[in-house]
Amino acid sequence: MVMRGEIMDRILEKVKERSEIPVYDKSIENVLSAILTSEDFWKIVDLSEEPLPLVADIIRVLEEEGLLKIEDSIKLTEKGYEFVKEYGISKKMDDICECCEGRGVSLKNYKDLLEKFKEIVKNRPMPKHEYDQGFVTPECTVSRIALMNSRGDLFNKNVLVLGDDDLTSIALMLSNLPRKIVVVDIDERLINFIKEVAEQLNYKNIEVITLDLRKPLPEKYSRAFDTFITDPPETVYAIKTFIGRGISALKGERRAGYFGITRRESSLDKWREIQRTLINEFNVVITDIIRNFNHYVNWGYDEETRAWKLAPIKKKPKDIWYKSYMFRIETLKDSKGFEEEVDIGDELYNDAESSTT
Ligand SMILES: NCCCCN(CCCN)CCCN
Repeated sequence: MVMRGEIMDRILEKVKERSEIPVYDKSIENVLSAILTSEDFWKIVDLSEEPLPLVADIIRVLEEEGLLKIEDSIKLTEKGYEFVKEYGISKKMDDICECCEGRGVSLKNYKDLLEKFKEIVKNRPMPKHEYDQGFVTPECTVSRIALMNSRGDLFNKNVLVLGDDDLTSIALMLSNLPRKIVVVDIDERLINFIKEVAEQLNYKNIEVITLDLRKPLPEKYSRAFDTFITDPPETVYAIKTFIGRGISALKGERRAGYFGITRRESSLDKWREIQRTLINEFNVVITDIIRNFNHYVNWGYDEETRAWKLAPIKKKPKDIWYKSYMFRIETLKDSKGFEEEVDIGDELYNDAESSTT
């Protein structure tokens, strides 16, 4: 009887020496379960739902322990198969609904919007590493409209988009649902692109402004919106500045906010911190957390990222591997946002768990 507990303990010890990200036996199980399903590093990260840097460290330790080998793919050895059998780990089964891709919204009433959106964004600005950009698929952007509309958060509402490389504001214009749209982004290319589209669509009820969210929003946007949507980097600072600004822009009680949080760049320990900030500091309630709602098109600057340095095999991802969960929050009595200026540099984008920023 292989002393499976002993091997697991040794693996955990070695990973703890390497990584500052919290690691649990479940983390090791998740990675092994993913390897039983895929030999591709990016797919293993996707299936494991552990932060990328931790997955890379776990794979290195499993290789040192002789449980897997890394050649042009990542494969378990005889010893590895023995261990997963002893330990009782099965292959990862991720049965996502073919119809809605797991989002829970149908696009049947948004087909026309989706086609128009795809046409308009054909020559969109490409993702810029400098701003941690990475846009979601058109199906996802339009699913956001269906989701927000289903919650009564769009029709005749003032909608704020904080950062918009996803071009959610364009889908909002095409939907003709909001009363008014305000889009802020740091990237002039996006600002100009969205302005041009508003011109083409002869859409009047939109304001598009360049802003760095490290600074508070202009006074005129304080408590002026019914709904905000943002897709922030996932450092504690970014959560405060992007989501905190959004909440401070909401008119009052029972207004909604939407944002994406990944498992790629946030451990569950960080998830707990984020949820503490939402509940205890911002005093809002979380109404929805939809797993892998947001699918990000591969952004093209892979080789410049920490993820690339950590990847055991230097092969660019083929399929979509980077996804985030969609959070929806609502304000209640005594909810409050974040209005201070933050004087930080790239700590807005980088922490121990981030790797694609
Ligand atoms: N660095 C490439 C992936 C960035 C994803 N983050 C920005 C997305 C903007 N659409 C968001 C991660 C989820 N909060």
